[in-house]
Amino acid sequence: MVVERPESRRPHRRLSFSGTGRGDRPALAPAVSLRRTFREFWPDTEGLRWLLAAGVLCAVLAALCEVAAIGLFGRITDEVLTTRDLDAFWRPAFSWLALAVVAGLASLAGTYATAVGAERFLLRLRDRVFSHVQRLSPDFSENRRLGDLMARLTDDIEAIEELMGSGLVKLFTTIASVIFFAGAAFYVRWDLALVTMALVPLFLVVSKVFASRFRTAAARERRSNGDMNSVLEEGLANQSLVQAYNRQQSESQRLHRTGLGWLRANLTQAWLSGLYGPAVRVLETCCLIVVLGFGAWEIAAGRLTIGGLLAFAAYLAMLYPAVQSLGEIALTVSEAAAGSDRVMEILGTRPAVTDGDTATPFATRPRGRVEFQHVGFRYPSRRRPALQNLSFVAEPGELLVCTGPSGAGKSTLAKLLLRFYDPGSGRILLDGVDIREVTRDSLRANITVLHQETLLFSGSVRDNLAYGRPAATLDEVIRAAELAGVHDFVRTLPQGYDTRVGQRGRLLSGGQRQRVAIARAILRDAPVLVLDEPMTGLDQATATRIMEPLRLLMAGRTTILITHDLRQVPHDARVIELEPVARQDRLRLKRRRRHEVRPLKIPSTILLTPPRVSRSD
Ligand SMILES: Nc1ncnc2c1ncn2[C@@H]1O[C@H](COP(=O)(O)OP(=O)(O)OP(=O)(O)O)[C@@H](O)[C@H]1O
Repeated sequence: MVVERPESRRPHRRLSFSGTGRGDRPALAPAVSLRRTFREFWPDTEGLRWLLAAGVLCAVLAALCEVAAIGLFGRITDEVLTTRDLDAFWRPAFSWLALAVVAGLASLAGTYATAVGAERFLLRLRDRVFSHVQRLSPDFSENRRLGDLMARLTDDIEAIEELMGSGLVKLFTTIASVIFFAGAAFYVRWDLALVTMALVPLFLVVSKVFASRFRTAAARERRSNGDMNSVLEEGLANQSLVQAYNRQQSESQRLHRTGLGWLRANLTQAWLSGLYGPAVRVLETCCLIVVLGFGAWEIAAGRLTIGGLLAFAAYLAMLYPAVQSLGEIALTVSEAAAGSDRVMEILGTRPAVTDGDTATPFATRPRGRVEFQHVGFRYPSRRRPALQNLSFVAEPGELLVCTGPSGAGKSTLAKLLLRFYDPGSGRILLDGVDIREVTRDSLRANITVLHQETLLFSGSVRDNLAYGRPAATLDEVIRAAELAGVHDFVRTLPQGYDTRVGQRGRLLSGGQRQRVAIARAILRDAPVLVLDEPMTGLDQATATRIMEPLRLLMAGRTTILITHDLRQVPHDARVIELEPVARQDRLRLKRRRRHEVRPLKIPSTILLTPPRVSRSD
């Protein structure tokens, strides 16, 4: 009878990154101890621990049945086989069968309970990490490779589960098995058991030697896995660019190069795994030969029966793999430590902004007066500020056009208004209230942004339209679609509003995507609107067509229109022009060189003057 101990439920999980301390650790991943890993993730097992405990109990019961079954086997050998007494066969035979059934049921129940506990833990942990990432400023994912982030949210989280969930069950079960089989071996012949136990530490030494090599190989494998994911993700996301620039071959070569690194790392792991098994088996065989030789001598001297020797050997045959499993748990721990390094690096990243203790939501819908007062801001990763001493007011219902050269900080202004970041100096007010004193949910509910790049999800047209107001009825969705000029083209789509728009809305044209985004903004109905280059990528004719729904959207809302293109801007709109901080600095420097004592007339980045660019319409 063979009872399965709970093994890793993922048959070929790679050992993951753990760092070797020789500079192959990603710069961002700090080393963390096992204790910290437990402190961080143990609370996530709340409510699931009984399932894991049930898994342990069932596996322990199965191991006990196995111990008893081996005892019965010894009895059958001595009382039936050597004496040739068939009558004595039936009782132990039926007991053996009963034990096998109980062990089988216990094993089934244990495996299932462990799987439920472990998978729920995995689900919970992934949800937690993902919702944490969602709270971080967009800067977080912009500064990282998407493929690597994906690897952290999948493989690394699984590695942690294999320690905290199935790994813990395996640990307790294996310890129980070692105690039972060693105890049974001592019960049969304590002196013989003592001799063989002396060889047990050898197994642990071998595991330890292999564990450190596994860690190094796992580090390389995990890193190249992240690289490969990144190349794949970029290649697929930019497929049209790749083809348009005839770069298919170089992209394939790039994947091949990273794949080669991954292949080497995997081959090292395969080599180590291949070597580890035989090394341990040779050790096992040595032990069994010692036992058999010593046993034969004892049988000849009449101090041991054949059944006793066979049972003893069977206990050892079960004991050694259990000891070996203990060693392998060290490898699982390495893997989990690697995964937890990378996941905890994410969890340890604090959001750039949080709600203050005294922050409250807006009691009523704001009128939409936006005021920037001497706002200065520098991105954490940059030395130079993106905005300096920026001041302006946008009155309720007013259209304020914000223009300026590329890199002047126009989009940054929108990010600050949404509180993706807090300004380093100055303050931003909405209806006279510092936006730091308002909860972010309430603030963002009152501002709608139309991004430079139209962002759609891969759901249906309706899902995308209602994204900012999920509770909207179909009638409301259709009304917004009509206002934005979306309705007519949606009716021509195969499944109307239920037509799927493809990854990032790629099944729609640029103009259609933009109109869906406008309809989405109309449906959201926030008092403040930020339009960040709404005409980007559209030809003149499409841009003109978009203008009408845009005007409808802007009506009655405070609108900050960020644009390079002033042709579509109404004549009566107030225009502010931002100047890159770098250019200001250069100006200031020039003046100093010329020994000019006159201070800059407008120290801020903005000039509240009509634009220098001529309008053609
Ligand atoms: N996430 C970021 N991290 C670091 N620096 C950033 C980030 N986003 C923007 N910057 C830098 O801040 C400056 C202002 O960028 P911003 O996107 O606000 O300019 P912009 O005026 O909107 O430019 P464009 O008209 O080209 O869109 C630029 O120098 C840019 O490189």
